[in-house]
Parts: sequence; C-alpha cells; structure tokens
Amino acid sequence: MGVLISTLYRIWAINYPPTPPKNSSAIRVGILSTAWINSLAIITPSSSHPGVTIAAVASRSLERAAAYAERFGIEKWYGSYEELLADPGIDAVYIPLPNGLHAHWAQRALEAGKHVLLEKPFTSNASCAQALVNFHNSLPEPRPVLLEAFHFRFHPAWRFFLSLVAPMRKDRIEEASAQFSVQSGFFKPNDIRWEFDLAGGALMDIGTYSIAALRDVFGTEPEEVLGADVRMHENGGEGKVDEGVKAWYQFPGGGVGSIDGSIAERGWFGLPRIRIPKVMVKGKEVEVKGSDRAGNGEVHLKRRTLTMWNFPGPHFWHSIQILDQHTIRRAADGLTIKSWAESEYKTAYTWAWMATKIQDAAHWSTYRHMLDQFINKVQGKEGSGVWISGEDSIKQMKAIDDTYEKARLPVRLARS
Ligand SMILES: NC(=O)C1=CN([C@@H]2O[C@H](COP(=O)(O)OP(=O)(O)OC[C@H]3O[C@@H](n4cnc5c(N)ncnc54)[C@H](OP(=O)(O)O)[C@@H]3O)[C@@H](O)[C@H]2O)C=CC1
Ligand SMILES: O=C1OC[C@@H](O)[C@H](O)[C@H]1O
Repeated sequence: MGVLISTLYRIWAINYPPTPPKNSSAIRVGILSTAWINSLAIITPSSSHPGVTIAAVASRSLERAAAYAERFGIEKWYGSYEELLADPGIDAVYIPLPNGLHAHWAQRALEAGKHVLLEKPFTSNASCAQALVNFHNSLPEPRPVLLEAFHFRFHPAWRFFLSLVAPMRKDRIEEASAQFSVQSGFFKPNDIRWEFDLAGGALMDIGTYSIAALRDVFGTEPEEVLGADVRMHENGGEGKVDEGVKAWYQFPGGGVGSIDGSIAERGWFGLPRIRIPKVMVKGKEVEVKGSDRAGNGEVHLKRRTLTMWNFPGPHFWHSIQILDQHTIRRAADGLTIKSWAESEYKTAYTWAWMATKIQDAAHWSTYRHMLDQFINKVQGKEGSGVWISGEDSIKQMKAIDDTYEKARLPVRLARS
C-alpha cells in the first residue's frame, strides 16, 4: 500500500512539479517540431528548472507551431526549423525529430551555434554518428554542447544499479539480459516508427535502451553479435522494419548479454502482454574466502544476481533486487551439502545514496536529471558527473548496425 501511494505521489509530482521563477541568465531552448514526447522530455522538466526557458517551437506548419505555442505558453513560434535556428535569441535546441532526420538537423543546429540535446537514437547509423561527432569536434572552441538524450542513463537509480554491478565487471558476469517492450496498438499505423525511410524499427526505438543498458552493465563494447531474431512489421516499412527484436552479444571476459523488445508487444491470440522492463545481471559462482559457514573439507560459494525493474522509467517506480545464492559444497567431489538464498530490495529515487550536493527531488524524472546535466555542461559545471560522450553514441550506433546486419536487415539511412 505504501509503495502504491508513494508511486502515485511521484506520478503526480513529476507531472506537476514546482515551477520556480526563471533566472535572468536562463538558457533559452527552442524545440524542433511538435513531437508528442516534448511535454514529457523537455517542457515539464524545464518548468521546474530555474535555469531553462522554453523560448520557441518550430514546426513544418506555422499553424501547428502557433497552436502548440499557445497550448504550452511558448513565447515564439516558427513555421520552419531553419527560422528557429536563425533566431539569435535561442541558445540551445531539443531535437525530437524522426530518427532519420537527427543527424541533419543536429548538424544544422551546431552550425548555427546552438547547443544540441538530440533524441535517441543519436543518428541513423554509426558512420552518420561518426560524421556528426567529427563535425562537432571540428568547430572552434568554445564548442556548443552536443548530447544524445539518453535519459534513463542520467537517473540516480540506474547509476546506483551500476555501482552494484561494478565489482562483478572484471570477468565475473556470466550473463546479462535487458528487456523493454511497448504494447501493440500504442503506435498507430502511421507512426514514424514503421517507416524505413525515417529510420524506424523496434531496435532503433526501444532496442537502443536495452543495448545501452548492456553496454553500461559490462562497461565495454560487445565483441560479436552472436545471433539476432527479428519479428517483422506486417503493414509498413517496405518489409525492412522490425517490430520485435531479440539478440545475443559476446562481451569481453566471457559474459553473454541479450536483449528482448518489441514496439507491438502482444501475447497469445493477440491478447495484451504486460512485461515490466527489466535488466538482470547474473554473476559467476565465486568462493567466499574465509567463510565461517564452511566446515573442514567444504567450500562456501556465492552467486549474485542483480535485477532492476523499470530501468527506462525509474522515476515513477523501480525496484532493485540483490539476490545472493549460497552453496556449501564438499571440496572433494562437489556434492552440495547446504544451500540458501539471501535477498534484499533497494531503491534510489534521488542522488542521496551518493551523498552528492545535488538538490534533486522526487519530481525529477529521468528527463529532468538529463536536463540538469545538459545545462551543467553548458555552464561548465560538474553536477552528477554523468555524461554521454559522442564516442559513446557512435559505439551505441555501431552495436545497432551490427545487430541489423546479423538479422540480415539493412542498416538505417539518414535523410534531410
Ligand atoms: N526519450 C524518450 O523517452 C522518447 C524519445 N523519442 C524519440 O523522439 C523522436 C520523436 O518521437 P515521437 O515523439 O514519437 O515522434 P512524433 O511523430 O510525435 O513527432 C515527430 C515530429 O517530427 C516532425 N517531423 C518532421 N519531419 C517529419 C516526417 N517526415 N514525418 C513525421 N514527422 C516529421 C513532426 O513535427 P512538425 O510537423 O511539427 O514539424 C512530428 O511531430 C524519435 O527520435 C524517438 O526515438 C520518442 C518517444 C520517447
Ligand atoms: O524512447 C522511447 O521510450 C518510450 C517508448 O514508448 C518509445 O517508443 C520510445 O521512443
């Protein structure tokens, strides 16, 4: 009951956060498009940030931009993305365009001297990501900030989970899995995710979360895609768009990672199939040296499994389980003498666990944490220290490309 009440409180507080007055030096952000994700990802988080003002919105249609600006109380609106980029009063842009347009508009925004918060996936493919990062690096100092909007990776709960994983990283992870799906019917038939031409597909959309989770867990890049099974979308995407994906990766040190996700999740007979997104990390069995639980001629072994439920949206609710399975074995022949399990559950809704000076609160969503870091970077402040470099975004896109290639599907293309 307590968990339900606090979850309901957080849902309310995240959607209706306190709205402090803006600083006179607040960063003025423009939004490229009227995408549905805007309110969750940038408008509401900005409303609680004294250092950020949503100053303009641009759309391909002036009427749509005007109506959107009125609905969200945005001061300026433009009927083209170019016009917003040409506005000298805009410091930074948030780009929630279809995936295939990310690279083009990010480069245009950087050329215009704007800081860029670019939705995930960073670009359509790795070579595009490399070209964007090269372009960024070629700009004279001080360069504008460029960040892939990989929101969950900024949340303290994800960082807390990774801090538990860290001691297992060196050759001690046996397997890890990440699973994230969206119910069938959530995305309408005309959604951008079903368009190959816009770099759609499940792997590009939700699959990128699971791949990033595995890369963060192992703290390194997959050596090889061992296998990739895709379920194709029936009615769109020229037969090239995946609606579901499962893939397996070999990581250095012997661990195997797997992903499982769909943007049209359904169960038997097309019935809804609700699965809470989760990441599971299973360690190898290791000896507990000097254990007082093992008698003469016995060894005490322990296997740790860490599970985080709701890794992509931990601000609403999450749970982290630390499960230790203990076994006492006879050293001579490995016979199990005794076994038991110890389990505990943790949460980390704020950075309090790190004893940082960050003044965060329950109404800080993953997007609010990410925005904080984006603004900190613009202002040269350290904040939580979490960052996603251009190099990281290139490696992330390479893992996506390699998975599509293994599944014998074409790597996504960029367009303008
Ligand atoms: N971080 C997160 O939690 C989420 C991230 N995303 C990411 O954000 C991006 C946008 O996703 P989503 O909000 O679902 O997208 P929407 O379809 O709602 O919005 C995309 C916007 O792009 C503009 N646009 C420009 N060219 C085209 C085109 N050819 N076809 C369609 N729209 C076009 C449109 O705005 P206009 O007409 O006004 O110019 C449209 O509203 C994606 O990259 C997605 O991966 C999405 C959801 C969640
Ligand atoms: O980034 C995302 O997160 C939430 C999902 O619903 C959505 O498909 C995806 O784009």
